[in-house]
Amino acid sequence: MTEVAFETHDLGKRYKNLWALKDFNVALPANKVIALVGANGAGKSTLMSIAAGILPATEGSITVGGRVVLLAQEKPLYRSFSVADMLNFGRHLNTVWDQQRALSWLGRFEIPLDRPCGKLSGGQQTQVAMAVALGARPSLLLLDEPLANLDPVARREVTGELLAEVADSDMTVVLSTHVVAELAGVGDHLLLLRQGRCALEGDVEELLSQHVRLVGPRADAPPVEGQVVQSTHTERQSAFVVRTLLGPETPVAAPWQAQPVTLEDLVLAHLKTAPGEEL
Ligand SMILES: Nc1ncnc2c1ncn2[C@@H]1O[C@H](COP(=O)(O)OP(=O)(O)OP(=O)(O)O)[C@@H](O)[C@H]1O
Repeated sequence: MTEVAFETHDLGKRYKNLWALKDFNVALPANKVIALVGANGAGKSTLMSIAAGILPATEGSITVGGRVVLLAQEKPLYRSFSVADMLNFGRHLNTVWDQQRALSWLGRFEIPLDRPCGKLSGGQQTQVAMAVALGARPSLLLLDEPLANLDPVARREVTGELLAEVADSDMTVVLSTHVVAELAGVGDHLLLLRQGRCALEGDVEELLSQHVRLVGPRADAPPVEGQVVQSTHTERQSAFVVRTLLGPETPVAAPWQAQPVTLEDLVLAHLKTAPGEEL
């Protein structure tokens, strides 16, 4: 059986009249990079804060195994501290500390150890915060859009290195992001939130193998059984993204064509599905 990084049961969080999370039930696999996707206000930060123990749930429960570290967009760094001082600080704050791991992360991104944090670029500060987070040897590392101020190349490098860290350890990383176009290759697992609910969750490859785009003459419904995730129409043509057992292998009669979907297509299609239409 796959180990679970964290599991929720009917988890809910209410801020005054607003349910930021509701009826939230997931069991996320351990030792993966999990991409957490959702529109602004979908509940991503709320979920991460509850998982990190910073925010109490209103109802339901969450079970998290091991040490949790949450890294948000605002970096927990002291401007006058040198990078080396920040690592020392991390070592004093944490009962478990892996100096080598922190140093090796900084080395990979060529961050000078003697430079005050306040004199580093935003992207370099991100790397220091990442190094301190990794030095704490979390079992679950929650990254709440901390990579937002990195350029696309640096972001790709960091996510690549994170995948390597996960492969070399038993750590699980949950990475929230808005950048749907850059999702491919970022995570092996997807968790998609819509209006405080889990709209889609699963292994990325598996999800891709369960979705197909069907393009054909204008029609009200696709020519196959399945969950219609998205439909778009022109005067003469219809296109449907459908969740089916056979995905891109779904047999269709001409003139219909079955095409695979990209991860970006899949996520955008599910983000746009109206509530109540999901499985
Ligand atoms: N402290 C708070 N008080 C009241 N409402 C809040 C509070 N924090 C969040 N919310 C509301 O809860 C909902 C979920 O917010 P949350 O920050 O978890 O979403 P998010 O998916 O992280 O959004 P974003 O991508 O914009 O960061 C939103 O409607 C937000 O306005």
